[in-house]
Amino acid sequence: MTRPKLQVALDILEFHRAAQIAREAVAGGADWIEVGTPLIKSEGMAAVRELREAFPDHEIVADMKIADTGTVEVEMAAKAGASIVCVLADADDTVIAESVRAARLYGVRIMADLINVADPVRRAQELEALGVDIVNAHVGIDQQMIGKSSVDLLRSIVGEVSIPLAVAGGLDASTAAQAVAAGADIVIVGGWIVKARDVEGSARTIRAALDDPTLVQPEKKSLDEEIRALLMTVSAPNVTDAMHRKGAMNGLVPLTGGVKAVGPAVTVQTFGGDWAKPVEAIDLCRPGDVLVINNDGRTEIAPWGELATHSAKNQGISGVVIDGAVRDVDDIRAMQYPLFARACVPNAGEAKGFGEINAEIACCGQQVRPGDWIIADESGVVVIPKERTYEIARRALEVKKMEDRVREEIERGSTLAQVQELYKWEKR
Ligand SMILES: O=C(CO)[C@H](O)[C@H](O)COP(=O)(O)O
Repeated sequence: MTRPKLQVALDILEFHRAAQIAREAVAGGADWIEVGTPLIKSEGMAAVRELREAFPDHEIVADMKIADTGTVEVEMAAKAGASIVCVLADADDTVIAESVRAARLYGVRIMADLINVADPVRRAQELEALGVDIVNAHVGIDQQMIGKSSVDLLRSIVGEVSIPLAVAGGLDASTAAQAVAAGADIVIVGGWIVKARDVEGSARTIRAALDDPTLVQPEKKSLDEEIRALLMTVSAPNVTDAMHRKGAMNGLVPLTGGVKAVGPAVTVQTFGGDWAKPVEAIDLCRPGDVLVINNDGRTEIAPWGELATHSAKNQGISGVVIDGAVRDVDDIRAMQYPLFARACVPNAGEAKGFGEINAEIACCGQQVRPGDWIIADESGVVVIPKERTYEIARRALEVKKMEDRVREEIERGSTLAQVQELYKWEKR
């Protein structure tokens, strides 16, 4: 078996960053350099030209995602220096055939991208018959966020065609190893390398996984465990960014400092400091839940204090969020328990038993249903709709990775405006 190729996908908007990241990825073991679709849209063929100049001996893959005018687009990529040009597998056969003809004329290869193809096995066979050189089992970034797996797609086409198989879409060291074990000839990695703080190190880790897939053992986690692990890795700001700036609660203060709560919500509606339902709800929570309480917006009387916190901590509750006031903050702070409320007051209400547990409530400007996920840290509290928690957690991780890389570039001496080319991207 020949050594699988590692293709680094430069899905970055700014050419000056892409070139540097490519150098680091190559130093870490990347063989092929992909001029990603976002880079092509942002910088055009100049990006292909400059990368060809910078890397004369590497395969340069132009991810044009050609949907029409195959000849023109293959010709322009080839003349700019690409040695492999990507077409959409879903494009009409006439487009594929024209792309293949142009590729033969200009001495480049065609990679067809199976993104969103309804019958990948049949289409892969048709593409092979049309003269395509490489088929790419690709699950797109938006599809990855809802849990679609490129390795599963690859497995479905292995053995069905005899041309080389590439795989792309959300791959990390573990899934890249699985892809090679499944039969991938080319492993395409974007975010996991190009958004890493240490691009060279990440490329090296992937390279090692491709060279010996048995080194990497896949982790088995339930969906909830995976969501929790993702949300523990990211911050509340990463999550609101991933939600297009939605989901943040207003007016809450992290009262205990330096702590974080993540988990599905158990909701409580109470009134005027009545602490019966909040305290009864503790016993209904599972470890890892977050208790979210609406005290009817009242901040002069507390339905929560130190003893309730002890009980919540014993129960394994991840944290407590209160649209209202709390008391005993000094004791709770000493317990380092994640508590978020609107105010502190010394006086409590009475245990009357009004209100409801696990009904939809409003909390600091957001609707919260039982089972919606909460992430709460020093920056504040965000509610994530339960139907989209996995997707949002994945997207938040992408936000965090991008920020990690930008931070690294600032630490190397650039400025935030320079890294992000702010003037270029101002809205006109
Ligand atoms: O073509 C792409 C997106 O359309 C990407 O280049 C490809 O998915 C690889 O990037 P990542 O590893 O971040 O998914």
